[in-house]
Amino acid sequence: MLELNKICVSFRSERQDKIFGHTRQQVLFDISMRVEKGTCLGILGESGSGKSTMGRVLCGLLKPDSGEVQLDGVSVYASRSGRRNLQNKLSVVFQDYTTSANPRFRVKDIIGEGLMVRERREGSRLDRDKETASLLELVGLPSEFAKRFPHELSGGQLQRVCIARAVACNPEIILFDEAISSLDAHTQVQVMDLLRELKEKLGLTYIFITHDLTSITYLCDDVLFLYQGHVTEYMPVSRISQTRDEYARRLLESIVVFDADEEVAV
Ligand SMILES: Nc1ncnc2c1ncn2[C@@H]1O[C@H](COP(=O)(O)OP(=O)(O)OP(=O)(O)O)[C@@H](O)[C@H]1O
Repeated sequence: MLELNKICVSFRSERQDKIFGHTRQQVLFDISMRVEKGTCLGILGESGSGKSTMGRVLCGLLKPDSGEVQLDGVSVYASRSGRRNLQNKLSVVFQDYTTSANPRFRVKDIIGEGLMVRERREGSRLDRDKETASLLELVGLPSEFAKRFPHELSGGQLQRVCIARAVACNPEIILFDEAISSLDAHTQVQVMDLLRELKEKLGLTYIFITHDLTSITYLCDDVLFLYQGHVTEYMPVSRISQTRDEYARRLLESIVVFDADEEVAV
């Protein structure tokens, strides 16, 4: 289980109106949440609400000003071993698949990055060609793609390769930061179907950061609404239509029609 407890994050402000010291802009305020094993948590918010900052805290890249991140009862930021524990169990898939995949690498080398992490952790060499072929098959791509460069793939195919790289190191948790946002609607659905299938097959836990409510209702068990660095709603997706939070309702109303009884079918 991955847990955030009263996380606060601030950044140094650009407007320096003090000669000594500096002002800070707080972007996350007392964020608490937990992701149970085998579930998918969606983090939803508009641009600048603090989603990616929260993602960076969750994956061990940004130490919060205060509060605690715990993975299976071990504090992530209290010690080096806490961070290593998280790195061993968590993979990340970013939005920008074009820059997160090295353009000079072939697909087998991109997936090889994930396999290398696993080799280092397990202390043994893997049959890289065999592993790459089975990972490509897992994400619905032909094994011949192993020799291709990123520019020889479509956006959806390249994002599948990035998903294969994330899965290659045998993670327990995958964090997706706007991972499907730059794909067209049809490809988004195909990739979401793939993610659902992988989650079942490999028993994975997902954290899915997005500004798109539709993908949350398609994939997630729970949803957390973030507005200007505050959690305004945190509930099971199955009860999303009952939210009383103004921001959540505004987002909901933008994709579904409420009837007189305020019941919605999402
Ligand atoms: N390294 C940083 N230094 C200073 N300010 C930062 C830094 N990273 C983020 N911020 C600020 O924190 C706030 C939240 O940014 P964040 O990237 O977390 O939002 P977001 O919800 O992910 O937005 P988007 O959907 O546009 O990516 C913004 O006001 C941003 O300018």
